[in-house]
Formats: sequence, structure tokens, C-alpha cells
Amino acid sequence: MTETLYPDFGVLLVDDEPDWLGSLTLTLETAGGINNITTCSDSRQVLSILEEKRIGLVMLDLTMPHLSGEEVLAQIAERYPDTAVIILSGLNQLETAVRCMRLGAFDYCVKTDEEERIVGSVLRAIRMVEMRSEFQEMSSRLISRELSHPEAFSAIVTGDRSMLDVFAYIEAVAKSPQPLLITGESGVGKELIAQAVHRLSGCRGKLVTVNVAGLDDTVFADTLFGHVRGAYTGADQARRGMVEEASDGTLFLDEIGDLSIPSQVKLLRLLQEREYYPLGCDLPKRLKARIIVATHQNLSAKEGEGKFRRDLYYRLRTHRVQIPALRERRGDIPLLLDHFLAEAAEALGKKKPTPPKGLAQFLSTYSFPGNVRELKAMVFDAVSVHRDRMLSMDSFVKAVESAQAEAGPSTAAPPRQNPFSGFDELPTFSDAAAFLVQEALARANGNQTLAARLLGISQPALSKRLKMMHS
Ligand SMILES: Nc1ncnc2c1ncn2[C@@H]1O[C@H](COP(=O)(O)OP(=O)(O)OP(=O)(O)O)[C@@H](O)[C@H]1O
Repeated sequence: MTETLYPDFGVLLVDDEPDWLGSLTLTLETAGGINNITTCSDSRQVLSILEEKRIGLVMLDLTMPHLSGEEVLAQIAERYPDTAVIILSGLNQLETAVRCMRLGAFDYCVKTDEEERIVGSVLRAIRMVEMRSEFQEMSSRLISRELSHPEAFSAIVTGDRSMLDVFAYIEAVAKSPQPLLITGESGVGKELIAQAVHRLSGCRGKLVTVNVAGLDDTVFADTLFGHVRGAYTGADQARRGMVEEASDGTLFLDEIGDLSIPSQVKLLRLLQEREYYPLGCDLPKRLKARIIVATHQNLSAKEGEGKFRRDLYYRLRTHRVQIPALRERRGDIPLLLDHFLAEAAEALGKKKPTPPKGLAQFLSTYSFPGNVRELKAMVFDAVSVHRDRMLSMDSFVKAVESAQAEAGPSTAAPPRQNPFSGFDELPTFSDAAAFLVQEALARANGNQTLAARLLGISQPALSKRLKMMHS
């Protein structure tokens, strides 16, 4: 199996001592998981390598024959300003370090520095280059408002601007090896987003989904890391963990907000060390999967309450997207309605029914606490019971009313402000009623039955009021 390259751009090591190049390569591979390395022992060749290969980071020795590290640094800074350079010197000379930083070096390390210091600097430089390229890619997409791979999002029905911005962001970060955090209320389509990211990532492996809600720590470790035969009583067979199942692919951990603290520690270790031990096994295995996590919970609040580890939270949110609730993109309701009518008709072997006039308008007045999933269920239910060519409005009205009754008056709708609180002068009762009626009729597209429902009055009461208004 070919190993996934990290980072996805090359790291060029330049030093006239081949032994040092060999030992630095080994250190970066073993301590930093960095395996996309090119070496060069003749500083005169650096520019032609940069010309030919996609190099994002150069580690330059300072003292070299022909062209010194400082001279090469100046050339790189001028011709390849997006390439990060770390200077590696045999001597700790403050003056030289300052000069190199002024020339644009990312960092200055001394060869005798601790391994941790050198590897840490390289990992930070890699992250900076990755972030810079994501930022450039995202801004160019946001400016052009065009997607390079719209087909990756074909399962997600939307015309909403903020969703399209989410798509643009996802295209920019899809190939990053860092985790992606997807947040949003239940039913907004987080799993569909994870599928799109996996498709765009170009990973050859599978997308493996694990819902971690309700898994206790032992089951979590066993599910993710697997075990060897005989690891515990009853472990008659070895089990491959989901991390291994997702090799060269994507591991999608859903409901991450419910993860217990001990499991959070295990996940953090996996992300930091990119290694794990199947239960009962002394040899570590390498993490070769991209990690995507999702939650409907507010992780930042959980972190504040001490229920989610800060270090894990910050690691997970390197890339993050927030999927808006359906009530924040009501323009999607008619599109989704049409999509689910076709899908339900096909699944149930029926002809696609014609929706009653005003249905989309009626649905747009509802807050959909269950988001797209709730709309989908409503449509499937209505299509399964309908018999005529025209779909009945009734099953939708009943579904909305029973959901509202179930939620109770305080949660049926999002908390509202008193619309009159900012008024200097209050309208009269009859003026306020007239405004309400007009607004309800506009929202119901002139449909009086719907408008009456929105106002919580009977249709005869509404027509009486309309007569009064017009007399
Ligand atoms: N924009 C969309 N277009 C088409 N189908 C959608 C869209 N958004 C969601 N769905 C459908 O709605 C249902 C719920 O979506 P999904 O499971 O992705 O939500 P979720 O945010 O992951 O929910 P949860 O937090 O409960 O896991 C699925 O059947 C999905 O196919």
C-alpha cells in the first residue's frame, strides 16, 4: 500500500553534508510523520528544484560552499515568497539569526537544538504554508463564487448563499490532512457534507462513519482501534478497528460532543501522535485516515464548562464549518420540497404528486426544529398516504400542528422579541391587527385558509376581519 504523503507539498532539505541530510530526514519522518521530503547537497541546485517541484518548505544550512544559505534565502524570498524557509545553522549567532529573519526566514534553528524544537518548528511552518494556501484558494473561490467540483455536492439540494460559501470553504480544505469539524443542528445535513469532503479529498480509501454517542470508553477504544485475538475474555477473534478500516480514506466521527473525557484523551493522542495500539498489541499502528468530526452541540460552551478538553477542541477546529439551520435558509424549502417529492414518489413507486398551491409558503412559516430531516419525513409521510394527483395540504398541517403541540408553547418557535418594544408610539389595536392580517396574507400568498392558520384564528373570523378592514 502506498503511504499518504505528508505534507501534500514537498519539504526540501539543503545541506552539503549527506550524513546530516540522512539523519534529519529520519528525525522528521519518525518524530513528525513528515515523509514528503527531497534532499539536496548542492545549494546551486535549489532554485531549479523549486522550479520543477511543488516545494512549500525549505530547510537551509547556513554554511555551504558555492552559495551560502543566506544567499539562497535571499533568492527564495525574492522568487518564491510563498515558500517558507527555516535556517539550520551549526552556530547559535544572534546577529545572523536576526539578519535571516529580516530576509524572510520563518525560523532559525541550531543543529544542536533538541529534536523536539526542530520538529516543532517544521510542523508550525507546514501549518502556516497550508493555512496560507487554503486562504488563497478560498478567497479566489469566494471572489469568483465558482466551485471547481460542483458534482461533489450533487446530493445536497440548496440555492442558499451561505451554503454555497460552505461549499467553497470545503473545496479549499478538502485535501488538508488536518481534522475538519462540522457543526449545526440535528438534521441540517452534516453527514452529507462529510461525504462531499471525502469525495473531494481524492482519498482512495473508504468513508467510515462511527456514531460515538453512547459509546463507553472501552467500547470506543475497541471500535476505533480494534483488538488482537485473546486481548480480553471473549475476544475469540481479532477485530480490525475503524481507524484501520478507514486507511487511506476518511474516518467520520459523528456526535463528537457526547464523547467521554477518557475517550477524548484517546482521540487527542491519536491526532497528535498519528499512532495507536489495538487492544492487547504492543506494536503501534499508524493513522492513515483523514478525520472529520461532527456535532449538533455547542463545543465551545462544553469546553467552557469543562466537559470537553480544550486541547482536543482546538485541534479539532483547525478547519470548521457551521451548517445553517433550515429556518435560516427558508429559500431552500421549495427546492427541498420538490426534491423530496420526487424521491418519495420514486421510493414508493408512485407518480410524483403535484403539491397544493401555497404549500411551500405554509412550510416557510414553520421553524423546523428537526431541519431537513423533519421536512423529508413530512414529505415521505404525505406521499405515502396520498391517492389523488394533487397532494393534500392536510397531512402537512397536521404534522406541523402536532410537532408544535408536542414542543409546547414555549419551544414551538424560537424566542421572539416584543416587536413593539422599540416603538415610541404604539399602534392602535385595529391598526396592529390590520398589519398582522396583511403580513399573514402576504406570507400565505393570498391563501386565506393558510393565513388564518398562521394567525391562530378560524377562516370565518379572518374573512369577517377582512370585511371590517375594507368597509
Ligand atoms: N440539503 C439537503 N439536500 C438533500 N437532502 C438533505 C439535505 N440536507 C439533509 N438532507 C437529508 O436529511 C437527512 C438528515 O441529514 P444528515 O443525516 O446529513 O443530518 P445531520 O446534520 O448529520 O443530522 P444529525 O446531527 O442528527 O446526525 C438525510 O436523509 C439527508 O439525506
